Amino acid sequence: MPPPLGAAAPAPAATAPSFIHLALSTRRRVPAPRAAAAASVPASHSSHEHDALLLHRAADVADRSAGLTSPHPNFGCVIARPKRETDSADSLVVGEGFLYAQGTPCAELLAAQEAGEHARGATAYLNLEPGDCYGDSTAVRSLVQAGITRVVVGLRHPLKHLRGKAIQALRSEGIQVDVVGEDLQNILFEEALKSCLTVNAPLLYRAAFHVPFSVLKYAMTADGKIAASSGHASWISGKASRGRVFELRGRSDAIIVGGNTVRFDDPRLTARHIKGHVPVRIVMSQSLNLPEEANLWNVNDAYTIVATQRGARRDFQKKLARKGVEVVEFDMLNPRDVMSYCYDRGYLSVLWECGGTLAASAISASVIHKVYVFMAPKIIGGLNAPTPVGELGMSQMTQAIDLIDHSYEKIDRDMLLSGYIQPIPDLSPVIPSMDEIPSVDPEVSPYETNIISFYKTWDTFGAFSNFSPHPIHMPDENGDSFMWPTVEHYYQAHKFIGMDNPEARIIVQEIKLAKSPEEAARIGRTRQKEFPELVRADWETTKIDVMYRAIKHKFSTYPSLTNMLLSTAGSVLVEASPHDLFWGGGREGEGLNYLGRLLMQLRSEILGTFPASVEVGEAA
Ligand SMILES: NC(=O)C1=CN([C@@H]2O[C@H](COP(=O)(O)OP(=O)(O)OC[C@H]3O[C@@H](n4cnc5c(N)ncnc54)[C@H](OP(=O)(O)O)[C@@H]3O)[C@@H](O)[C@H]2O)C=CC1
Ligand SMILES: Nc1c(N[C@@H]2O[C@H](COP(=O)(O)O)[C@@H](O)[C@H]2O)[nH]c(=O)[nH]c1=O
Repeated sequence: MPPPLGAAAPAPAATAPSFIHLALSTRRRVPAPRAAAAASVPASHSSHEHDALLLHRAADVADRSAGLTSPHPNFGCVIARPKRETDSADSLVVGEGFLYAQGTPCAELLAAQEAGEHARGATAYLNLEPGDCYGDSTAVRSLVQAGITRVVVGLRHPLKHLRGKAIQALRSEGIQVDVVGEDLQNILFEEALKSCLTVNAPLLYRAAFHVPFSVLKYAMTADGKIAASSGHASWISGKASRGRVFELRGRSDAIIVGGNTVRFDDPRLTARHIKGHVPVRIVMSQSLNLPEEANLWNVNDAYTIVATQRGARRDFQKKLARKGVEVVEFDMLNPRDVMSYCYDRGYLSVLWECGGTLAASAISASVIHKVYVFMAPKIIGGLNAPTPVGELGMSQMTQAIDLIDHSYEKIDRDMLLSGYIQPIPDLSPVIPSMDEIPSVDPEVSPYETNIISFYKTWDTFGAFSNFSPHPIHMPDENGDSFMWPTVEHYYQAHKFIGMDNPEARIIVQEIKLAKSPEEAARIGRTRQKEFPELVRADWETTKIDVMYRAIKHKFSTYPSLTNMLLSTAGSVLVEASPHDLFWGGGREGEGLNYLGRLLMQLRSEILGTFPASVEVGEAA
């Protein structure tokens, strides 16, 4: 049985004009075709209260997966049976679940399994409309099959090609669907809606502004310094606060620092006390005047990218590349361009742990959305001691940036102040009517005509990605049929299959058991780097065949995918990975795009215009 309905996350102690309040009052009511809704009676105050509490709980449940695997939206589902007069809110919950990662059982299925027979006639609370994309309707099916009669949705899916689909599917099954702000409009939903927005803030920013959600975090003394005049900064905040920083890192896709921070602190920037997700480390340095040896160059801890000015110290760039550090050149290194690069790379959230110079530059470029300030009860003084934010060009206090929806928390001896610089976008005012939702059709593709890009699984053509949640039955290392959760699992494992070595076999097991394609990729790539001797000798020459076998199997298993592939006939398919120059197309088209080529080859093969045995390299 799930734990009792605990106290909701503490409300902010003081609240500036709340974006949530704004959201509830400005949301547009969407006239949507309704099946069962007509039977609903006007909701009472107490039923609103219950709905709000349980929806809040769904958002809290969704938060359990934050950062475990990235990037994916956080979905939570709470199933509660109908309330009787004497029931307390605690006793209503019969099942709950959250999505661990794309490709793992969805929140709705887990909650329905936990609820069992109690789900009949019950209400399901979802913080976010399920992303029932490319024919995978497990979430909707689970609720329908469980006998759920009402669904309360906190937010519609923010991605346009998914928005409204699952809601429509549920309604067409006769289930009453109440969406907060549309069907449920009451101030009692304010806190619940806020938690739904917060738990997926990175996704909402990404969808609305095409940038990753950026958080600036710093630790300062009570006199507002982030280091002594000497530049020494370890440590300002206490152990408990630094533990919270590890948590923040674990929820982020990337951590950014500037060149000075590397020179002064030699940081590691790992989420070392948190199991699971390992963020990428990014150094922004114009001069590239960085140390030869640094903790960040140890890429076994975590992947490192150095973003620099085009042409800067090419000799040093090569040295970094030899250590496995990726160097990315920019025509004009600045926070905005680095953020669009991160967006292209599919990052949802970025943590800025830089000093005041870069922080000021990032705030001025309007890329920072939220700040976390750890304030320690210490005074260091020093006229030249660095402060958290450098020059912003403001001369009047009236120009100061107001933090909205801010909150305070005591962490041992320190105080944590957090607040938003830019409000979380609420996308509901732009909800399209049902007939505005695009179907999968290259004509409505947001991409350039004749080129269809795909990369992240949530893209319109995201099902072409090897990370898409389409399990394939194929032989394993013993020749036995095995259900590989994704093509990525199959591909990564095959780096080590066929090696007569117990350690290689252990790695294959690890990859087979990986809970998500992200995990499988992480294990495969790091083990390949750490133990090159365990990788099969013919890997470079066989990897294309391995990949082709797997994608061919995937498309033949799922007819909806084949239809989607055929619908792209005449278009060039490009895996828009900005960093994988073998499988992807690269940032500026410099990549070999082998995944795109294989898909085009498969498409031709299905259409009968391409013989099955021709070399892939000749296909594109
Ligand atoms: N207490 C805390 O939370 C923290 C404290 N610190 C402390 O702060 C001090 C360093 O602060 P600071 O000098 O501000 O360092 P930063 O390293 O954060 O930022 C400055 C550096 O960022 C690089 N950079 C790249 N692009 C830009 C851009 N567009 N705008 C600005 N900078 C850019 C440059 O590196 P390059 O010169 O290589 O070209 C520049 O020197 C250290 O003493 C460190 O210990 C640092 C982080 C957090
Ligand atoms: N000094 C200071 C912080 N400094 C930040 O942490 C980085 C060091 O991270 P790591 O090497 O992984 O431990 C450092 O470069 C800077 O970005 N952070 C804090 O929470 N509290 C502190 O007092």
